[in-house]
Amino acid sequence: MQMKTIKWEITEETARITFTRPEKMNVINTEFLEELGQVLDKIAKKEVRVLVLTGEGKAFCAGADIIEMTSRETVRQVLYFNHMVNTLLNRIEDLPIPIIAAINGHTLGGGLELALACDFRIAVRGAKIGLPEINLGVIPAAGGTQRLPRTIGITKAKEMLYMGEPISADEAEKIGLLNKTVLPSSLEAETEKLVESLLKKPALALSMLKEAVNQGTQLDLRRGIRYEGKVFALLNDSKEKEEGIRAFLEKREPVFK
Ligand SMILES: C/C=C/C(=O)SCCNC(=O)CCNC(=O)[C@H](O)C(C)(C)COP(=O)(O)OP(=O)(O)OC[C@H]1O[C@@H](n2cnc3c(N)ncnc32)[C@H](O)[C@@H]1OP(=O)(O)O
Repeated sequence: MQMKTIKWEITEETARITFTRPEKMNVINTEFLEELGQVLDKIAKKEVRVLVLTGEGKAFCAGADIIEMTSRETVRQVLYFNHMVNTLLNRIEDLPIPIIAAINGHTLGGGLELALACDFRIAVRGAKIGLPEINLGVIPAAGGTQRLPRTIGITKAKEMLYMGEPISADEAEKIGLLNKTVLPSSLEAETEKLVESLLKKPALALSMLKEAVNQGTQLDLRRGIRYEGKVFALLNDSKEKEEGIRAFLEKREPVFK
């Protein structure tokens, strides 16, 4: 289905959202956020098990629309927009399914913050990856100062944030910001391969795993381990555990429905 800033497709088990303003580097504006939120509502109502986010053109997403940014004159207008962006990115981070950012090109500012809210990041070689906000006299405001250090460590995060210099996809993979870099011609196939692998995993256990890891980044070690234990216990009488154990004993691959 084509909307003004994105198009989306939901099949039996997967959903795919494509940002469709390549001429504007798929920048984040109010309309984009509203449409993304509408599609997340649709996905939440289905038994979708994997979501792929990708873009058309040379950029996955070049960040917040700088032109629209200049129209936000009062602190309140900025606070409202930040609330809108972060509500959406937190929804993505909390969606109880694996989300893949299939990074088709430059991923800067809010675009990288969007990708950081996803579970996997596969990028094409040649993509510029960074948080250049400091060079605009501002700082990231969609989680970049929080998720980036938690993802790659404070040392490289401060370097990326303070210098505002984009890095290459290869460098981003090296520092653990990306799962993989691929040739542009392979992005689709590599993404589908990851989707297929994830669809073979137990959906409930994957959701619980995401929940435990995400909550763990916000808890101290002991509370995180306690949280993990409770999530583990919830799976104890699941059909997925039954199948997993039975498949092991019968020396065969498990089939998680
Ligand atoms: C809380 C969050 C804050 C933020 O995210 S702040 C924004 C952070 N993002 C950036 O600073 C990235 C800015 N954009 C760029 O650096 C470059 O673009 C690219 C590297 C992405 C691509 O460069 P190239 O291939 O030379 O294309 P081009 O001529 O710069 O851009 C094509 C058209 O796209 C518009 N555009 C690009 N990025 C943005 C943006 N972030 N906000 C608004 N417009 C943008 C340009 O202006 C231009 O438009 P026209 O063709 O009309 O001249």
